[in-house]
Amino acid sequence: MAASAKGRLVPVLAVAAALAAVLLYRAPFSKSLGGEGCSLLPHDHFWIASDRVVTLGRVGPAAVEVKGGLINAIAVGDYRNFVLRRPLIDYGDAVIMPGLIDVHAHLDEPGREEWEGFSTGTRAAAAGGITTLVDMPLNSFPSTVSEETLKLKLEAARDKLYVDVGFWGGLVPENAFNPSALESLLNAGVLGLKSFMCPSGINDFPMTNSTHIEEGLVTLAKYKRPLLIHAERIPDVEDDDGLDGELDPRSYATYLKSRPPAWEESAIRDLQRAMKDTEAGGRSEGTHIHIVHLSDATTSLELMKDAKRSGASVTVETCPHYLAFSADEVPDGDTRFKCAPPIRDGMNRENLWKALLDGHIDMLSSDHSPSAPDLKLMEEGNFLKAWGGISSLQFVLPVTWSYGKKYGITLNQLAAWWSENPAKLAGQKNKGAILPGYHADIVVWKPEAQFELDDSHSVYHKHRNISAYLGKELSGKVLSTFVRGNLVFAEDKHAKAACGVQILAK
Ligand SMILES: NC(=O)NC(NC(N)=O)C(=O)[O-]
Ligand SMILES: [Zn+2]
Ligand SMILES: [Zn+2]
Repeated sequence: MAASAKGRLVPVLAVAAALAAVLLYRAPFSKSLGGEGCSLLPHDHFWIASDRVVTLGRVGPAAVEVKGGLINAIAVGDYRNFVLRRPLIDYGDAVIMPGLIDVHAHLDEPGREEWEGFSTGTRAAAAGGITTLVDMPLNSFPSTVSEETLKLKLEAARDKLYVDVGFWGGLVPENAFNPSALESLLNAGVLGLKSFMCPSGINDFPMTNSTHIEEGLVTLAKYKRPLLIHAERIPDVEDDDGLDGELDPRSYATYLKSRPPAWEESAIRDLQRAMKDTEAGGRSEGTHIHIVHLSDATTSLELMKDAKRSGASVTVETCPHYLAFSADEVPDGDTRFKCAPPIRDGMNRENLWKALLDGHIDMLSSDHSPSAPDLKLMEEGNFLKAWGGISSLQFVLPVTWSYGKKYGITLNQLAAWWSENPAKLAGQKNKGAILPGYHADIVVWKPEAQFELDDSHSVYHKHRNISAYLGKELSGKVLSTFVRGNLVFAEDKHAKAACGVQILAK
């Protein structure tokens, strides 16, 4: 039997004795999706256990039975006394948690594999405890804005997925007023749509305005799928931001001033009618608006709270880089930290943490948006011309934990922000929690394990040198990652075969 990471595979005598634990439930047997090389384990029916299992709203000792890719039973209590009739992987005091679901990643394939690609991107995800990714419709070429371009993406992804991957489609001016084009894209299986209210930096992914969005939502409502929005909009009348005169493109302050909170606020004010349409009885009742990577924790956040209070079906995400870093910590010229909207000041970071802890921000995502290193202009350090996007995918769990500990975040909150709520947004009813009948998508990790993200640390996404986290001291080491019961990553090793599933909405 293969030794598992950190745990001991306990040879378990098959005895007739009844289980000492109370079995909560037995899910119907499901065919195992594992195949040759899909898993580092030679079993598809086994137990995993630890003293800190995050399930049923609590954290404590339990054993989780995995059978045919599903969670078959959960035995709560001190599992050391249980008589289990299957191999047990005992992870001791490690945390067993639902695998992370990252609803916002740019994998850039087809067309820009040199930026990331499905194989390296999903290997990085597996190494980071992410068990499901939802790929964005842009930065690949062509952008995923039609049934045909989705087919190209699915073809490109074939046999390259180490974790499960879903796909967002693009809402762009060319399809926003064309319900049949949007319906073909939705019928082809995208989990929802994504639009930008400002230039995206990608030529074949043009921005939309509120009219495009309001029309697109009417079609989306029939499918009850969400619209994700990059909510930055250049205000009709811009304040004098003191940007004229000599600009120092290497200064982070110059970049920060170029994309003030007013851009986020202008977009969200422009979305008021669209958000009202999502209310019960509204024109687009049944659909949902999700604001991606909120950075402005002042007026924009207040406007989103108001929308929620008035019954709009809306959610908000932010990203670890907005919670970890503040503007004054970004060195001039270090374009690894360039993203849109920008990382703002320390007070804003505090307010983002408060909003997340208070539930006004619903979930986290990586917004992993790498590029080929030369586009980051790291020698020149020109913030105004460099590619905007943070490369982070593999480290979002230790980053959230490392920077969140001082705010007293809990393992249950982590599971809500990274698994339960993202699963709802992506329409994945059997992912996002450790419950019988759910996919056995699980991350095992040690929050206390400290490490420096230095050159000796294995980094699986394509370009380690553009990662904003390099050099940081982090805590929280991923030991094992299971995707539908397949042990896809353990002890810095990946399963041989890429057996992740392409998740298509029905
Ligand atoms: N085209 C992009 O990937 N843009 C991304 N860039 C960022 N966030 O800086 C984004 O998500 O907006
Ligand atoms: Zn964006
Ligand atoms: Zn993005």
